[in-house]
Amino acid sequence: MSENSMLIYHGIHEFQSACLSGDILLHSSAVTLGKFDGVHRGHQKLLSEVLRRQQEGLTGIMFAIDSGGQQILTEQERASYVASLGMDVLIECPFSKELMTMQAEAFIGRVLKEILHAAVLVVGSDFRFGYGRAGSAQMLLDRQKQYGYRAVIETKECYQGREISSTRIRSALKAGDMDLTEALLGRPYPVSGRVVHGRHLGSTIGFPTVNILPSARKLLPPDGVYATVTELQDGRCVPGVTNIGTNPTISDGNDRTVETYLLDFSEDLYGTDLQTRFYHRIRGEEVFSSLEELTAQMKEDAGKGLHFLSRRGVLPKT
Ligand SMILES: Cc1cc2nc3c(=O)[nH]c(=O)nc-3n(C[C@H](O)[C@H](O)[C@H](O)COP(=O)(O)O)c2cc1C
Ligand SMILES: Nc1ncnc2c1ncn2[C@@H]1O[C@H](COP(=O)(O)OP(=O)(O)OP(=O)(O)O)[C@@H](O)[C@H]1O
Repeated sequence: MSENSMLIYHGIHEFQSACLSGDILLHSSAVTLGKFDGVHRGHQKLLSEVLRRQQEGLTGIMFAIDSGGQQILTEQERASYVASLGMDVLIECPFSKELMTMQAEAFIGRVLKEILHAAVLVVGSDFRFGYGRAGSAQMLLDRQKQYGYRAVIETKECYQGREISSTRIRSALKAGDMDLTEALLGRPYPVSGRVVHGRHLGSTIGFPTVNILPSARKLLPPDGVYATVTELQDGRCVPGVTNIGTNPTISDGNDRTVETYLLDFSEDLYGTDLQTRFYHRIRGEEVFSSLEELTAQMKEDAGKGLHFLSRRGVLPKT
């Protein structure tokens, strides 16, 4: 299958129906299992193994369990990233009562074998599954012969001597450490959304901004100013500085916005979809006593942002 033809299913039953109706022709699959929030460097190790098995003729399946809560990547961001890697199938599975209460043995027999036709299973060494988290990577190894699959257990990918995990990324993000977040994710932190109208005050002070509306479940870095690169809907990448916050200088501070001043850019982007990538935190959001002070600070932010991005070598070629 080609890069952009990844099939996406919501829940095991939707996938099963697609197999029964012939929408998908499934012989044997290579399946990777977990929550996969962020698709970080550890997850990518598992995906590479599945992609390798895909090359050998198996259907590659990422089975991603969603237990709710704030997300490092929204479903859309994750799906487009995983599709870009070339995965055949993504099953987004809510952590339903059925799944929560299914015994580990039944999960192997009914879900992995009967529905997914797993010939290869790829998980990390700490993977747990089934009711009460009773199933483990070791159990998957122990049942190989009985169920006729091969279990590939990957060691945990580390960064600076510590295991990479979604939990670690959440705490790096919460601390505004975008450099560490990038190192753990393997790419800069993305925030996607559609451009909406702001107060239109920006253009009057010489700093027009694009305001995007991220999904409600999306985890945002803490309020403050960041060096960013924004990918436009047409694929162009534009450097800028992004403010996340409530704009306390000019408003009563209730609504949180994500707004980017794109450097040397003046086209109309309303209604288009953007992805802003966060490279580095410059400062926290402040209250200024005048618009002049705010604009002087924004000018300094733009200079700092540009300096950081050029030093990092991420300035797009124009
Ligand atoms: C780089 C940058 C830094 C900003 N810093 C602050 C800040 O520290 N405090 C604040 O109240 N607003 C800050 N803002 C938000 C401005 O108040 C806002 O962009 C401006 O008033 C225009 O708003 P509008 O897009 O709704 O018209 C910042 C905006 C940018 C782009
Ligand atoms: N650092 C890693 N290296 C290799 N495999 C990993 C790593 N982290 C997680 N995995 C594996 O990737 C799959 C999905 O992991 P999952 O998202 O459930 O865990 P996680 O990233 O540790 O998240 P959390 O911090 O929320 O527990 C599992 O099979 C897990 O064992």
